[in-house]
Amino acid sequence: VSHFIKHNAHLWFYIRSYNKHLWPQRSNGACMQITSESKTSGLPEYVKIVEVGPRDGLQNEEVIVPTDIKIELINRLSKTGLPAIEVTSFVSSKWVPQMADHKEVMRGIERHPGVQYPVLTPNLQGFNSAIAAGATEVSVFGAASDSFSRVNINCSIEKSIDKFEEVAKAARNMNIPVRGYVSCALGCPYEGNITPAKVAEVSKRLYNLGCYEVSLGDTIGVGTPGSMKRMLEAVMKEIPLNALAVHCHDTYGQALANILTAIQMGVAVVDSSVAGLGGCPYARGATGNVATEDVIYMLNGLGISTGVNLYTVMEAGNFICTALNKKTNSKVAQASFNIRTVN
Ligand SMILES: CC(C)(COP(=O)([O-])OP(=O)([O-])OC[C@H]1O[C@@H](n2cnc3c(N)ncnc32)[C@H](O)[C@@H]1OP(=O)([O-])[O-])[C@@H](O)C(=O)NCCC(=O)NCCSC(=O)C[C@@](C)(O)CC(=O)[O-]
Repeated sequence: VSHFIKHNAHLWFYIRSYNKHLWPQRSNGACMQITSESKTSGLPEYVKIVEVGPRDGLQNEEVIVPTDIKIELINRLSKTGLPAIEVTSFVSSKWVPQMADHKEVMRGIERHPGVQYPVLTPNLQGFNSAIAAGATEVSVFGAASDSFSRVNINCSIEKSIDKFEEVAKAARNMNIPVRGYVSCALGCPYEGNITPAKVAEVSKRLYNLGCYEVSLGDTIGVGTPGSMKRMLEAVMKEIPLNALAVHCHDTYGQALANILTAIQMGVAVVDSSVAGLGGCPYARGATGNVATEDVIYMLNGLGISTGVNLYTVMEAGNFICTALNKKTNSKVAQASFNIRTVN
């Protein structure tokens, strides 16, 4: 991005002027100037973005990303105004070798005040390792599909809840906040359709065992605004709206539409991944998460504040894509770089 600006200053000025309302300037750290549309539309005025690229993104890369690149990515993301960055996962390195350097990453990053750095912990062993490495927030990850649960964490939903209860109890004793995931909320790679009632049931169990927030994962990106609405209607009967997040993958190109549906229903926490990196190693064929850049662009256009600077997220996306020698999955980043090609 810096190279682009240096060599196309006139064009950059034009893009910034044209998209002024979509590229709000940062002032006083995370404070953003936005339009007042959200105040009249019934949409939330602020949406919290949980950046999952360093974990959900990099866990799915075929190459093992060097530890110093991961640390540099997280350090760059920490300077963008993002309120939460999922750092790594304390899972078995035999299962997910991409996350084997969890301790080194956790210890190597610079932590910025006001930024949360959650890590994934499937069981007490993972929780204890995470805490020893300095984690101050953890996430347990369950599923609404028993088959997916068995493939992903090697146990049934029922057994997984027992393990999460152990984590939640240990976390409570140490004042460590616990977030919960429910994978396959809109479909499963092994079972196909998942009923909204099942998603609501598992979500309620995670909430009741102490998760302060439950992130509903469209793990394989098959959802549509219709299925998102039906699923959320069921879950919202069991859990307060302010304890819900959505986590959308973009396999069928529906992620932004699904997120818009969720925020129209009042959900104000959205997971996303810089440059649209990602996937799940146990959901073959699932593409990356929705790109953080694209979510911010949409929210800026809706006049919804995020506190995140789109430009610096694009720079972080450019950094990791260059390191991985791959093209960004962010449409917003692609569009910006394509204008460079035309000239
Ligand atoms: C969950 C386990 C660990 C169970 O693995 P297991 O084999 O059932 O565990 P076990 O208790 O029988 O122990 C077997 C071995 O694993 C070790 N072990 C046991 N626990 C741990 C731990 N926490 N960290 C490190 N090592 C661990 C343990 O020490 C032992 O080592 P050994 O004696 O053979 O050398 C395994 O199945 C695993 O690591 N699975 C990987 C899960 C994963 O990371 N999946 C991807 C993330 S989920 C996701 O991406 C979806 C999400 C969250 O993004 C939302 C969405 O999109 O839907």
